[in-house]
Amino acid sequence: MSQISEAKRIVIKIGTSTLAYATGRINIRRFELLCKVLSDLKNSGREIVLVSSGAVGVGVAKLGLPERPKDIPGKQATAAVGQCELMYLYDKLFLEKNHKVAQILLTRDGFEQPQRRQNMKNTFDRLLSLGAIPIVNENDTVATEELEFGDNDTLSSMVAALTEADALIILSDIDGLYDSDPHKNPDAKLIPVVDQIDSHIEEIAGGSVSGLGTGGMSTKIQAAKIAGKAGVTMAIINGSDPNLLYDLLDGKTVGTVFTAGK
Ligand SMILES: Nc1ncnc2c1ncn2[C@@H]1O[C@H](COP(=O)(O)OP(=O)(O)O)[C@@H](O)[C@H]1O
Ligand SMILES: N[C@@H](CCC(=O)OP(=O)(O)O)C(=O)O
Repeated sequence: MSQISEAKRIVIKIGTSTLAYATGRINIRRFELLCKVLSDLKNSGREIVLVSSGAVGVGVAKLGLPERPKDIPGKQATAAVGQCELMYLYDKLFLEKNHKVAQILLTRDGFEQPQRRQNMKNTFDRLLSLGAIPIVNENDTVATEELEFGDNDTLSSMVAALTEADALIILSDIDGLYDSDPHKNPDAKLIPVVDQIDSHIEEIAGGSVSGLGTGGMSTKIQAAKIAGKAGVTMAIINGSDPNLLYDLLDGKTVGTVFTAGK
């Protein structure tokens, strides 16, 4: 699979900053549009796996906390509250378009142990053949890597490899990979295609500055490496307009596409 437009099985990763306002509360307009576009892509014959962050962010809003907890147990408890709300919203919005969702909470060690890996794969395979949309997040009660180091980016690439997806699309708060962080350098230029992830690419990809997202560009580059090794084409596009997914899958030049590893 060389062209992203040909992708049948697609993993889509959504970060907290795409789902929520800077206040931490859900961006209802965007959330609704996203579920509509994904439902439509599914209707067109594509298989969708969603990796969604946002449990902590949604939990903060639901519990009425003044800010994101700083301690790990606080984040874990907030994520447990927020995860329910997140799935409630997905369930409701996808059901309106006649699609069923399934919650999958994963930990990294599951990918490493052969039996658990197989169990995970069996579940994904069956859900996809049943026509459901698996919605994945880290199991923040069991593992705290994402809460500590903050990223569902690499988790999404591991899911893409496990499910033998054709493409991984990461929705971010920025248009794609730039030659330096645009939040620090207003003259930064977008890089539309990355054929090879070399030390230069790793150097220009910095961390997150938003306070909502956590991984920044560096975890997305790690994700691109994992995806590339598994033969999965990866793209980073701006999540602020979910309609961009149509453009990307129509073959238009959008965001940054990583062809590395092909
Ligand atoms: N070279 C770069 N190109 C683009 N963004 C970069 C780069 N280096 C660091 N970043 C930062 O990465 C952020 C996106 O990652 P992150 O904050 O985790 O958000 P999200 O959860 O939406 O993916 C950008 O807003 C930007 O500040
Ligand atoms: N499991 C946590 C992960 C947080 C996380 O990775 O956030 P992001 O950097 O927005 O993808 C949550 O759902 O809040």
